[in-house]
Order: sequence, then structure tokens, then C-alpha cells
Amino acid sequence: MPQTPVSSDVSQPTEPPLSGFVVAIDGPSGSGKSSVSKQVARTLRYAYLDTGAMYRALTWWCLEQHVDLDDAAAVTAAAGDFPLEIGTDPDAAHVLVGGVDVGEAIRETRISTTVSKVATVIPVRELLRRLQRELISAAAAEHGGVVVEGRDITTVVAPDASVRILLTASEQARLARRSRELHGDAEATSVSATRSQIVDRDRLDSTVSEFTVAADGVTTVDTSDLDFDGSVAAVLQVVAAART
Ligand SMILES: Nc1ncnc2c1ncn2[C@@H]1O[C@H](COP(=O)(O)OP(=O)(O)O)[C@@H](O)[C@H]1O
Ligand SMILES: Nc1ccn([C@H]2C[C@H](O)[C@@H](COP(=O)(O)OP(=O)(O)O)O2)c(=O)n1
Repeated sequence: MPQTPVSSDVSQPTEPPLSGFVVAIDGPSGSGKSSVSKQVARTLRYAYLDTGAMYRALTWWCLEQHVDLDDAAAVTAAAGDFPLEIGTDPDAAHVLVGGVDVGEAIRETRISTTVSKVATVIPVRELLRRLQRELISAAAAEHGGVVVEGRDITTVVAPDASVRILLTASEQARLARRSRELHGDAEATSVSATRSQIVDRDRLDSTVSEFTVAADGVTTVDTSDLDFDGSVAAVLQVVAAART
């Protein structure tokens, strides 16, 4: 896995352009980014990259290494020595850290409630941005295209993507979806318990990324009143329009 040193030198020569067809999708928690992006990738036979999983895996690695998540320098050092291996097959996504399969562990509440501490460390974001661009280019070259989702893909990681989409949904819809996902039938009574995993985390994350308002050239797809299939169709429509 490529490791890149952290640098604050913004006057470096420009990096290579992305290769292949890249669909960049950003949005807040519960908007449907992961599930919709994965299905869009399957439909188009493209690769799929979940950048949120990378931040989650780094958080797992920090906890594993007993790194104090409030110590930005220590978190940055851990990011510079991050043995990540992430797959880009939408049907067989795998996330390994130091050879350990962390696919399930990174979805645990202890990660969901602490990942923003890692994701708001600016040098960490620069490290992961570079790694993500390498992964995007490699996956797009191999599969002809890639769908990549996160919070800063349309604006920072891949502003040169072929298609850029902001996937949104009302706070109420996002809370209900995540609550249903986490608590099944107890959905109606668990919305308040889910709120901190959604609203509070988005508030913290939005201090380093803009994912509530579409940047210039980014198409907004509001899924508040769409079901899952309708959301996938809406995204595919934007992609099709960009290819004609
Ligand atoms: N348009 C939709 N309508 C209803 N449920 C949806 C829709 N899009 C996604 N979901 C469901 O909502 C939950 C959260 O979606 P997810 O893709 O994890 O969102 P995100 O990656 O943006 O946090 C999942 O259980 C997913 O199946
Ligand atoms: N490109 C990205 C992707 C995710 N993040 C952060 C924001 C989130 O708190 C975590 C986890 O992202 P993830 O997409 O898995 O979050 P959700 O549970 O789908 O809301 O990582 C980020 O800062 N930049």
C-alpha cells in the first residue's frame, strides 16, 4: 500500500490528473451515499471506493495502537504508518489493517462516535487525500470507471471527477433511515439515540469539509422523498447525462 509523507508545501508541482471515468458522490450521514453508490457501481460495472471506511479504519488502527485521539500529532504519526488494504469491488468490499479484517469492527459504535476526531486532523486529511487519488486512478484504470463516496470527494479529493454529485436528504429522513438500520423495528423510539451519531458527527465533520451545499459544477440529488431504487435511478440519470 503506498505511503506518502505529510507535507504542507502547496507549491509542489501539480499531481497527475485522474484517469478513467470517475463518479464522485458526497453527502451527510444517512443520505444514502454508501448503499446508493455501491448499487450504482454494480449497475455500471465500475469499481467502488468508500472513503469513510478509510477514516474508520484509521480510527481503528489508532485505538489498536493506543494512540490518544485528542493528540493530533500522534494521530498524524499513526496515519503516516497506516498499513491499509482496501478493496474496490462493490460485491466484495474488504478492509484490512495490518492484515486484520476490520470490515465489521469499523462499523461499531466505538468507531462511529470517535471517527470525527481523526477526520478533523488536517494533515491526516492530506495524507488520505493523496492515497485516495492513487486508489481512484488505479481502480478506474482497471475497471473503466469508479464510484467514490465521502464528504470531500467533489471538492478536494477529486474536483476533476467526470461527474460530481451531492446526495442529500432531510435530517428527518436521514435519522429515520439510520435508526431503522441500527435498531430495526424499534426505529420509532430510537431516533433520539441515533441523533448523536448523525447530527453531532455531521456538525463536527462539517468544520473541515463542505457537504451540505453543492459547490460549483456539483449536481444535487435530494433523496428525501425517494426510495432506495429511486435514489439509484436519479444518480444513474445524472451519470448518463454527463456521458452524452
Ligand atoms: N432513498 C432511500 N430511501 C430509504 N432508505 C434508504 C435510501 N437510501 C439509503 N437508504 C438506507 O438508509 C440507510 C443509510 O444509508 P447509507 O448508504 O449507509 O448512508 P450514508 O452512507 O450516506 O451514511 C441504509 O440502511 C440504506 O439502505
Ligand atoms: N471523504 C471523507 C469520508 C468520510 N469522512 C469522515 C466523516 C465521517 O464521520 C467518517 C465516516 O464516514 P462514513 O461515510 O462511513 O460515515 P457514515 O456512517 O456513512 O455517516 O469519516 C471524511 O471526513 N471525509
